[in-house]
Amino acid sequence: MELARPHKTNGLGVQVEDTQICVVMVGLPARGKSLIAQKAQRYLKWLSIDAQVFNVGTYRRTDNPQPTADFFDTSNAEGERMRRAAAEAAVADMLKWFRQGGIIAILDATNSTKERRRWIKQCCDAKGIETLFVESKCDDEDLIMSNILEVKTTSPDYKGLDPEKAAADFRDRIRNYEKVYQTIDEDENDLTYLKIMNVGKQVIINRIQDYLQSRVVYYLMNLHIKPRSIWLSRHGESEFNLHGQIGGDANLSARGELYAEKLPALVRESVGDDRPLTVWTSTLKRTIATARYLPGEYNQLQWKALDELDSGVCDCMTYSEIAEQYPEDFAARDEDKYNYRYRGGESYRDVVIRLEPIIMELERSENILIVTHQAVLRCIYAYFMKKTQEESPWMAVPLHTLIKLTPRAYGTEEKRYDAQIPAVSTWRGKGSVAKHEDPIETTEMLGGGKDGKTDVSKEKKEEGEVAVEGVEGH
Ligand SMILES: O=P(O)(O)OC[C@H]1O[C@@](CO)(OP(=O)(O)O)[C@@H](O)[C@@H]1O
Repeated sequence: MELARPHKTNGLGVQVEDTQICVVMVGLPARGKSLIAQKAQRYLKWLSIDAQVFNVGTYRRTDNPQPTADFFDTSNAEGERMRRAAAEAAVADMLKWFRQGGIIAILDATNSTKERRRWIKQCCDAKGIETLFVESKCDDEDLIMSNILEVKTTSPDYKGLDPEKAAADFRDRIRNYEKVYQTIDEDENDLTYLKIMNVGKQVIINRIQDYLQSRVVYYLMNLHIKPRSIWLSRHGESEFNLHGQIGGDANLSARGELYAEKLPALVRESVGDDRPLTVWTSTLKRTIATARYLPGEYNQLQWKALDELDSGVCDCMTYSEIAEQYPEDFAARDEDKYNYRYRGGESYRDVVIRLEPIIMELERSENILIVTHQAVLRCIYAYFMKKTQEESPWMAVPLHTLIKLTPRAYGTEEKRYDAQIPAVSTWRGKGSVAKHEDPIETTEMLGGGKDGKTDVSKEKKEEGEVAVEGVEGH
């Protein structure tokens, strides 16, 4: 007997419980499928749509952690049997997940034959689950090479192996897949599919049926997998930061000015070459002033969507004033910071929704530097680093620190550059009231958990230190 599924709403409050979609990745190895799958999941979860990647490679690895290319040769009966078993196990788990109310599953595998695709569709049809096939095709040798490089250096299949041997083996594996690969063609026109050529150069869409499918398709159409980075910075310390006041449109403090002056050198050090960046700021004075010494060849754009979380009636107040004048609101915000909406203002959830076009534009773009605000930066960071809604509003984002994020096939790599210019900490732990007479002066505070404690030893990232958010295997 099927269990009744709980009611679900997506990030926009739209009821989506009637639609469940299995996004079936299709494509040869090294065509960016895992990257597309991971990104789609991250995007959907960020928008509060329950999404999960089922990676057949992970299931295969339980029996066969580091197979050589022969394993993927279709004349290898034992290899074929094991690969089929891995696909069946992944699909079984996926269907179980759907029964528990999951909304969008992404089946990440090559799914390279018509027969395999037909089987997946039948499994899903039988349970009333829609299928959306996403084929990633690529004949751009440079793109393939950079994917091979990425996989051989990051895939668990090649962990500990000589990189040259790993690359040669991986190429053989691709050749084995090429022997049997069938692209989606006219025979399969009854399928709902999206074909992406050279990641974004050309797309073909067939039989998209509903709103949720079109949202997924629109996002995937905007993706590219060219190597690039995104730089994030808060504005320099503001006069309001000095006094512990939130919101407003204050000028930079003297130390904030120093950060603005140092930012070009910090960016240059982090970029490493002379490629120009595009700079996005909010429309508020403190971000525009922070970006004003960046080189003239950097194109600058101001986005209203990057303005700080609107604190409504509490705008310009200190946390202790809010706790005094609106004690219930103060407590309610601590209780559920992501969903709490300031009277006449916004919640973090509202900010995420207004940031969706920013994320879409970021996905379409290459190297962007965003100078924005604490709450907005937390939301953007949460998207790239897969932070939960419980965690993200409490993350410490220090002033005078440049964050470099580099999307990779297996997660986003992070590097932080500390400008070494002191600033107050604007981070407030749950339940505490930071008094503006007593601002905490530090450039060290990078941690911060739900309980308001800061585990600096665990969270602190020195200049140049690299951290990668965790992702599932290939
Ligand atoms: O959600 P919390 O933790 O209150 O942080 C957001 C606050 O951060 C601040 C500083 O306290 O950001 P910003 O420095 O960008 O102005 C406030 O303006 C804003 O209301």
